[in-house]
Amino acid sequence: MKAFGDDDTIFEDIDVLNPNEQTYQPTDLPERADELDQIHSSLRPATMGSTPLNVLVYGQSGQGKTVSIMLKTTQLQEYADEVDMDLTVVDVPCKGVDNSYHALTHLYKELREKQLGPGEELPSGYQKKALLNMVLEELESIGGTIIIVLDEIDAIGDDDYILYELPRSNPEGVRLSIIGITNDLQFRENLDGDVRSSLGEDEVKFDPYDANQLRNILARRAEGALRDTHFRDGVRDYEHLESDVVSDDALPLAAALGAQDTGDAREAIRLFFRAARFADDNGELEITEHHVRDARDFLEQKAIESGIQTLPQQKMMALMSTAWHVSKGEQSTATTPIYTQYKKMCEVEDVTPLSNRRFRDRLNDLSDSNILTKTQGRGRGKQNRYGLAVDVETVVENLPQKNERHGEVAELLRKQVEKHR
Ligand SMILES: Nc1ncnc2c1ncn2[C@@H]1O[C@H](COP(=O)(O)OP(=O)(O)OP(=O)(O)O)[C@@H](O)[C@H]1O
Repeated sequence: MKAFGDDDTIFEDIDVLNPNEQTYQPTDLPERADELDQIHSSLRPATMGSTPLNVLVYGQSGQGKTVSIMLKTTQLQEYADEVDMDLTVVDVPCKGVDNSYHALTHLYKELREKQLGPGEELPSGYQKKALLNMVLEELESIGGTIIIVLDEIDAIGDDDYILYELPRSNPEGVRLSIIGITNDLQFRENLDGDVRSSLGEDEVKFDPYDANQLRNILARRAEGALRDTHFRDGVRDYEHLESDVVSDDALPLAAALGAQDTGDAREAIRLFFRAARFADDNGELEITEHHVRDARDFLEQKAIESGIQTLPQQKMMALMSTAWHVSKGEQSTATTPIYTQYKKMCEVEDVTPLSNRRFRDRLNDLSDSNILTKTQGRGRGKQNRYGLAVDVETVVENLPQKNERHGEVAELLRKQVEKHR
């Protein structure tokens, strides 16, 4: 068994490569200079004794939206402390909330904790209007300039009460600014006109990073995290990176793979971090292209596994009915026999089956998520055929257990796979 402390390591400060926002926040975001300037301009009125503007920040996942807002609000807070300005920044992560009421309860809790310290409960049992008034009272009791950051605000769905009311609320003695952040572009499009014009007084758009920008981002994170890794001539970009522990092709490959999908910095960092850990855990002193490829396979497999584990009921049944045919040795199966199998499984689970047409939509969704393969039927009346895009073993290993929901059918499928192994 390995003993802690004995291992040789390529890491100097492993946290810098950790993609988790709580573990490490970069303070240098040259790729977002324009966006940071726009945010600066929206917040600057606070330094003149006026009200900072409301801002709607939008762009796909992993584009540095949260980290940019954190950077600018922290910078403003530092300035406020220096000049004795009364400023409070309240962060409300909305991930997991499902409506405005729920978001307001979290805001209320955060406002209370700003004044009383951690440990406050989420309020419950109040009418929406009463809860809003409680929030306004807390804002008035804090006073001064208050910036509320609502991250992942799309979680409230089409219930936009909080976004309508807060910017209009005018609490006494408070200069209030709301910053809403979303990676759901449709959410922004669908916002009610009034909400959009008040919340989106200013709008800041984050376009996806390209491979070149991802290389520079990875280079800076690698320089902070890894041993014997430095920038030449003090220029902090990929071209000036020199490292004894990263091979020439590893970092550009991670950036290229990251750019392939959506230019998501979190994904690129996660990939390079995993590659670095693979190398380090094996006691190897160089991160190579092989580690990056292994990391990609590993993360893809993980994503598929958690995708299967969290499938909603009908998609889970659609997957199991397709897997049933595959387990009997069929590469792919036409829609009708899969649908017949699905109806049998619904009977076992006491689930109302979908119509044939809606069932086919589920099969197509699974093929869009790369869990099923789809071969288009040719000619009149020819049906599409579906198979598994992943091992049947991966499917059965990630299905519910016997005593869980759908566990009975899952168990039958596991036995069938066992039988034909
Ligand atoms: N320009 C950059 N330089 C260094 N690290 C970056 C940069 N942009 C993003 N990151 C890192 O990528 C990760 C994701 O960033 P962030 O959470 O700000 O993205 P986001 O746009 O808010 O994504 P989401 O919409 O998914 O919440 C974080 O670990 C962050 O530190």
